[in-house]
Amino acid sequence: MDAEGNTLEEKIIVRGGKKLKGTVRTEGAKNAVLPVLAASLLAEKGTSTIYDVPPLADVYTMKNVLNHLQMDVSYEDGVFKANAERNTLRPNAPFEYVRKMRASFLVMGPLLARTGRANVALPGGCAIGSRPIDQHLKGFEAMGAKVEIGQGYIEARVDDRLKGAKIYLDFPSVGATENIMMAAAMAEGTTIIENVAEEPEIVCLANYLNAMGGIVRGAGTDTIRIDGVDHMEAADHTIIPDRVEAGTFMVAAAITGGDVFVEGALIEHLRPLVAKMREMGVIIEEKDHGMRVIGPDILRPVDVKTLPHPGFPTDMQAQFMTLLTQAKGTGVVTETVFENRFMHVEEFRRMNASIKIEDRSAIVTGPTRLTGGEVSATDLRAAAALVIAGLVSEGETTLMELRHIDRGYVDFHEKLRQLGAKVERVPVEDETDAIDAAPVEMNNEAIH
Ligand SMILES: CC(=O)N[C@H]1[C@@H](OP(=O)(O)OP(=O)(O)OC[C@H]2O[C@@H](n3ccc(=O)[nH]c3=O)[C@H](O)[C@@H]2O)O[C@H](CO)[C@@H](O)[C@@H]1O
Ligand SMILES: C=C(OP(=O)(O)O)C(=O)O
Repeated sequence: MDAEGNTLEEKIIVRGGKKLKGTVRTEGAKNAVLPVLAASLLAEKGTSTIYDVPPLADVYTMKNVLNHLQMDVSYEDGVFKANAERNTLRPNAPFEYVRKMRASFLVMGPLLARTGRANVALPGGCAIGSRPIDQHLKGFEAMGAKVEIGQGYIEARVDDRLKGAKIYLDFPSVGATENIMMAAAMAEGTTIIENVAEEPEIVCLANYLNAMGGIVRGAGTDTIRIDGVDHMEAADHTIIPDRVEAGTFMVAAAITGGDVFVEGALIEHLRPLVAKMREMGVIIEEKDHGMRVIGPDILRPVDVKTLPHPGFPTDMQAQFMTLLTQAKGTGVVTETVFENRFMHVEEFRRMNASIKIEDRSAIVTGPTRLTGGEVSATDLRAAAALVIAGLVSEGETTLMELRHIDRGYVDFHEKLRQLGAKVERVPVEDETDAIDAAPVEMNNEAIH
């Protein structure tokens, strides 16, 4: 990735057989920072300083969106500064950005609250399902906005000010909860949103809104109450650690039979994953500043079903499936959050995994001796899962299409390399790969 978040023509090459050992540091959470940056639009006065902002492609996309809206923004060394004082904000987010990253749509709520108008490109479907935005729009309409859809754009307007409302979400959508919360923060009167998402990222956003002068109560439960305020000001805020990145390294440690301290991994954000990994026989020690993960010789199979928080996170589904390919027996992964988040299964099968799809479930039978080869992913978690599979595969695994992994992981290959993995990221055209071609002795203990 270059300094502006553009993915270069590169590939990741992994050679399996190494047990991971050492310490890895968790970055700030992608899914927390994106709504927080969108919320910075609400501040009529001052510059917000946001800390622990990870250098991800998605962060650069959000920076470009805010720039396009005429905010003054800067981003350096993990610190993002955002100033939305200008009263000539441009209320329009073009497809160019929304196409790259659906979370660009999160500017709709704050724009509506701040300028009374928002014109945002309609996000299409994507590799994990159709992902409609009806619940976001239902919320805006309940608050008095007129919403029109045409020519690939959503135009929302409100004559005077958004009005507080009672809104019941059909599904606890993370994005709809965030977008409506931000719109309601500066609406007239009180908004109560029921059946909301309870993810830690919602709490992070609520804390920022409150620091800006908002009055948001109940974040982290299924009902949020927002007393709208007339003005909001910039505030300083620190992003929570990325539970999905932490969880990804926990799985990588476990699958290789390694011993890794994941610094910054918070047990209160990771309970469903930790519970399932322990059921599989993984040793997880909770420490003050993170978690130590020790992989066992034999992994036991388990069944897992993705659900809204505090259920098992869909963003860990692909990585967890990799772990199941190494368990002794059959485990079932059921995906209930997204309609089509099994695109990685075909790639796993190409690596010799035994996985059968039945409706919304994947039946995984292990342990399988995975084999390397050239693979590519259609979303960022699938990309991470394929690299993890490479850690226990015979031969060389090459991951192409790195724009997905760059959306959600900072220096993924480098962090794995520092834990002892044999992994490199090299330009696609470079056929004399940076990894020496000498065969690596397979460590059979690490392959369950
Ligand atoms: C940037 C960010 O935070 N992304 C996360 C966020 O995505 P995102 O906010 O897009 O996910 P949602 O919680 O909104 O989506 C969950 C489900 O609800 C459906 N839905 C959603 C909105 C709507 O108006 N109508 C509707 O039907 C979606 O199609 C999907 O099936 O939460 C997901 C679920 O934990 C995670 O996988 C994503 O990593
Ligand atoms: C699905 C994800 O992100 P997004 O909603 O940004 O596509 C994810 O982080 O796994």
